[in-house]
Amino acid sequence: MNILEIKHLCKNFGNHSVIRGLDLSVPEHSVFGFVGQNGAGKTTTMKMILGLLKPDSGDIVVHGEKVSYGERKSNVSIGYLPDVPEFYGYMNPMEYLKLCGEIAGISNSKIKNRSEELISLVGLEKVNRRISGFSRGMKQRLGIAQALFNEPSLLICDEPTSALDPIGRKEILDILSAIKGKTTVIFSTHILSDVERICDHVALLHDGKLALCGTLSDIKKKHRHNGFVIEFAKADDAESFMDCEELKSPEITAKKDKNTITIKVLDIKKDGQFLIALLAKKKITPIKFEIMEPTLENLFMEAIQ
Ligand SMILES: Nc1ncnc2c1ncn2[C@@H]1O[C@H](COP(=O)(O)OP(=O)(O)OP(=O)(O)O)[C@@H](O)[C@H]1O
Repeated sequence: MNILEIKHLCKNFGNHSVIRGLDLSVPEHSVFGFVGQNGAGKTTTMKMILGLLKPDSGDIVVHGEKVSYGERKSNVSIGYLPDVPEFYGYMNPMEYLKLCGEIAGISNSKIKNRSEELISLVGLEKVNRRISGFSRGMKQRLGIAQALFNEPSLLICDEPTSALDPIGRKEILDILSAIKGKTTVIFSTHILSDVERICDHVALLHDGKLALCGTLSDIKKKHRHNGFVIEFAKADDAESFMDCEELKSPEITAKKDKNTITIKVLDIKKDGQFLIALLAKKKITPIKFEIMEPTLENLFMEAIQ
């Protein structure tokens, strides 16, 4: 089942057309990476999903509920972490979550249980100081706890890791991975390695539409180049293999970089067998022989060119 369905969404700011017929489906319990260049319209899309910005046309349905601008009905199932979450700095994390629970009309006993559970999930249980003294990473973690307070079925995070160091990023990514059994997670980011680390689905927003969308593994499989990466223990072995007359064929393009040779071929099966047989014939044993995997970065560069 899809927790979010967007159909033919359009949004202009004056005569600047930002979203131009966006179609997007997000399956339940996925960790969905929403990627795009600066100004691609990621935040604009997220605000329309939240009903905080009015689309010019198109439909958005969250958990079966049609989103209407300014209405709260579809938001009860969404938790939102903005790119720069704001807090009352004089409060400590438990006081802040208590305030959030009270505003949401939750009973005191439930507020206490839920706060303790969430503070522990985001690793702030031993922190009893004011939020004003928090690092950016700690604020993001508290922001996630707040966004999860109402047990949303969809959590939307706007660039949750962008301003963080590698340790802070890892902490946030670990939390987002840990909750995926209970909550679908959509997060926007520029950091493609974060997408590769925790996302099972990814969408690339470009020119107001999706330039690429699907499961990470399907996208990589579909765009896999016909080629091999062969790594040798010694540069001499790479050199000898590169010099083989048999490689000088119009069907094969070989490139050497230190101990590694990348070889593009026409027929992955036939040419793969040929290369393995050639290695055996030359009595050269590689330490790695694998099909070339495209990186997300390469795929995205290709898609937006
Ligand atoms: N309220 C607004 N009025 C006019 N233009 C706007 C408004 N909000 C956003 N824009 C423009 O719409 C475009 C998309 O902005 P948006 O913030 O959605 O992009 P983004 O993909 O989230 O970018 P970034 O990764 O830099 O945060 C930008 O050109 C931005 O200047």
